[in-house]
Amino acid sequence: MIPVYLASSSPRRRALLEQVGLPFTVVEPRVEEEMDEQLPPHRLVEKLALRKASSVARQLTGGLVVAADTVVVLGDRVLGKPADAAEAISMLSLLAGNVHEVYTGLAVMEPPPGRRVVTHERTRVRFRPLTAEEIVNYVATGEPLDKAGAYAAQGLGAIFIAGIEGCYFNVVGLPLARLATVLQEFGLNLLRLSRENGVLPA
Ligand SMILES: Cc1cn([C@H]2C[C@H](O)[C@@H](COP(=O)(O)OP(=O)(O)OP(=O)(O)O)O2)c(=O)[nH]c1=O
Repeated sequence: MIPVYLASSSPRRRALLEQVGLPFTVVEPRVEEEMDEQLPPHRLVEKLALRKASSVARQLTGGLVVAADTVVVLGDRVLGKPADAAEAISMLSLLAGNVHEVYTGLAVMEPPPGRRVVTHERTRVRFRPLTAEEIVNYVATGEPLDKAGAYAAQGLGAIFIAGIEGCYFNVVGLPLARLATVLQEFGLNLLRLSRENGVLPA
């Protein structure tokens, strides 16, 4: 089977890829994630995902590299990971009682000059209203500090989510249904693989 490399230092992305039974190796990408770009969010996440994938693919002679990038968008504001607790508090204050969108860019590529597919997924998330005390207490847990938009849907942040429209896994950082479709284009069928390897999610 073709070796798969996950260009990510995110434990969430690792867990999501493990969930679908694909054997892979993690290689941490070395890139700058600049947010101050004038690009629309879907183009921004695609560009950052491709940058991560390329930084790893450049070092390889074969295989397939997977990378992703996630941002939270509220109106015309693009929220990445908060720099500190104060920024986490202001991000959560914006999200409280509002609907926002989570964009994840996905890049799957062979080492150059091979094939590559870059795409994105968008999910709408509605937060219930939050009190200032809830926000401060949540930020004090430390959970929001390395998450786009300052919350984790897969963690305690779940108690803020009143509704969700679209792919849940996209919010956590890797749109699994879209990934499966893209991998198919490279000849990797997750259902067949899982059956052959006898791998089933725990
Ligand atoms: C909205 C949301 C984001 N996140 C995370 C997913 C990503 O790890 C992070 C967004 O930052 P990213 O820059 O996309 O990813 P990363 O820097 O953590 O990892 P890498 O670039 O090495 O792949 O926010 C959650 O875990 N849960 C959520 O509900």
